[in-house]
Amino acid sequence: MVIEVRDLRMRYGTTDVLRGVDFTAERGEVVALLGPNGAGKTTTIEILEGFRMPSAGHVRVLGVDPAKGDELWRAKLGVVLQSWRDHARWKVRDLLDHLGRYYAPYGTPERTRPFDTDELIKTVGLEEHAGKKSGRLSGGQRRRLDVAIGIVGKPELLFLDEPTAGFDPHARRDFHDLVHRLSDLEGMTILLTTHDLAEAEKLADRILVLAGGRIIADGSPDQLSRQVEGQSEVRWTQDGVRHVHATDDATGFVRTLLAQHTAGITELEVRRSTLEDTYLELVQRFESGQMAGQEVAAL
Ligand SMILES: Nc1ncnc2c1ncn2[C@@H]1O[C@H](COP(=O)(O)OP(=O)(O)OP(=O)(O)O)[C@@H](O)[C@H]1O
Repeated sequence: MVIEVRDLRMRYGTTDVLRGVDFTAERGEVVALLGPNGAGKTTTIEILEGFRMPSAGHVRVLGVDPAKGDELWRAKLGVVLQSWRDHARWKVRDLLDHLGRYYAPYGTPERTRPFDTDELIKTVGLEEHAGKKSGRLSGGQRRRLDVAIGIVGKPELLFLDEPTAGFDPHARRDFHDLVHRLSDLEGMTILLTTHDLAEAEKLADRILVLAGGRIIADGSPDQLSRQVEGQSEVRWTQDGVRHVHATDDATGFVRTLLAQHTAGITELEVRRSTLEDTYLELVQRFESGQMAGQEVAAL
């Protein structure tokens, strides 16, 4: 197991941000951590990285308690934070060469470290910008450089905090391919946070939803969709009027609709609920449940 988290708790002052978080991640898995703003995603990741001490709980990352991780342990982790603003005067290739040198002593015959700089530059699609100063890169190119910095040491576990914020659709697709390559070819475990549900669906083997200080859902995108009922929406126009109907059984509904109205139906459309619908429903259910709980507690 690459990540093991049991009953993780974090309190800032008198506020409990994490109230008993449980999850695991296996080798080669891509896990997306979703949750509303302020849910505690960054806090969770920072604890796993060893940058923040939890209030309580059992945490193991690559078999080690992050609070006690040494240099060798740290060399096996890759971290992509929000943009790295230093080194604006360094050229892309020189910077990656320089940072890569740190990892050389940690290479093994099975996993040579660091990444070959030119291969890395190609991997993240910065060939045309390798000679540029990093301060001169566009936002999206800058982000690619951030990713390159995160993976230069060929980590076993990679943390990506909102990796594609600011990417155009093309860069986003390239990035998705890159994540798949890293997990498939290098066996990298990847834990990412994102607010883009379509991205989570495309990238993640597993999605964790963090809300109210706990993981309220944990499963593949498909499993998550199945947790929410009323999965489809049927839309049609009848005699110039638009109709919408939510149903569990779209096929049955459409069959009846067409049997009853042999003419006059146009623009028939069936839309399965998206992961975004599912996610919003889960968080909303949780929040209304929690509110009810608080009301009960207050009585
Ligand atoms: N050092 C700190 N001291 C006190 N409170 C903090 C500290 N860091 C974070 N918090 C609070 O903890 C909560 C969780 O923050 P965190 O950044 O982990 O959330 P997040 O899920 O990453 O949010 P976002 O989606 O907005 O990035 C927030 O309410 C935040 O204000």
